[in-house]
Amino acid sequence: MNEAILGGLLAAGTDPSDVVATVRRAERADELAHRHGIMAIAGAEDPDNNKLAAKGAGVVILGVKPVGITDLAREISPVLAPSTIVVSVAAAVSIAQLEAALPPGQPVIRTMPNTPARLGRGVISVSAGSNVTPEQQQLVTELLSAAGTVVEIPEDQVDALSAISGSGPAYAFYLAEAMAAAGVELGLDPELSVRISRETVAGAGYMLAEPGADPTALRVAVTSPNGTTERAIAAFNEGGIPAIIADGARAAAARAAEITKQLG
Ligand SMILES: NC(=O)C1=CN([C@@H]2O[C@H](COP(=O)(O)OP(=O)(O)OC[C@H]3O[C@@H](n4cnc5c(N)ncnc54)[C@H](OP(=O)(O)O)[C@@H]3O)[C@@H](O)[C@H]2O)C=CC1
Ligand SMILES: O=C(O)[C@@H]1CCC=N1
Repeated sequence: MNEAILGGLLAAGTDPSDVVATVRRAERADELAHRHGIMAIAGAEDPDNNKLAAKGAGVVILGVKPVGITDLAREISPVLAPSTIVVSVAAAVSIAQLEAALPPGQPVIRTMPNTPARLGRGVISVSAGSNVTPEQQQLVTELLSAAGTVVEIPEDQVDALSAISGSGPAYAFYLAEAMAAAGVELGLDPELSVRISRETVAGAGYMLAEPGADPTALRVAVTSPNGTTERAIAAFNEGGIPAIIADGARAAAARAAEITKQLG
């Protein structure tokens, strides 16, 4: 996820020499350094990598799996300046859990990004902890705006937002996969079916990205009265697809709450 954010920031003009990334594996560090022209330090090569990167940083973006985030916060705590803003992208890890792992008074911002950030088309929520000044929040919002649309939300809405925009790219890719499989079932060559499904979902995404785009109006424009699309949509509705999507989103939000409790 953090490489996607990094891609968005660099494409928008962040100076690569202002960025230091850390990972565990040496080959992954090499890959990031070559691909993005940044400094990347692997824990396998330098166990102090995270401290080295965090020391003197204005903003630290923590991007490990939820289960490892508070350990990482504790690890870098000794080198953080009091003004360093610690940003987390982890699902299900609360601001309180992060603050408890950091020095008292450390500014913490919890975000929920998504992978289209790589193209500058992400959705990134921002929820600030109580130690964050309006100027610090503004700085992080401006920084992340390079990777997409930033929305400021209260922390108690993060799990719901994550179930829509955090996981959402997977839902769109899942749709493309299902369409490709349906094309094969209708007799299309598998390669062709994947290609046209991918381009169709991508093309529809581009249309949705136009200013003022309305998904309902766009759908209606494709749906000729008594035509073919109308039959497809009717079958989707009869199959309960909208309710199934709501069930999926509910399950994602419930899983986030469950992880928060487990990490308690
Ligand atoms: N994937 C997504 O779409 C989204 C993910 N998130 C959140 O992003 C976070 C990361 O998820 P994701 O990107 O999918 O996970 P990945 O496993 O793809 O990436 C995690 C990265 O962290 C590195 N890493 C792990 N432990 C350490 C450590 N101790 N020190 C330094 N680097 C370390 C790994 O290095 P190495 O590669 O060497 O193992 C890896 O590059 C999670 O908390 C998730 O909830 C949030 C929104 C969307
Ligand atoms: O699946 C996950 O847990 C993460 C959070 C949102 C998207 N990916």
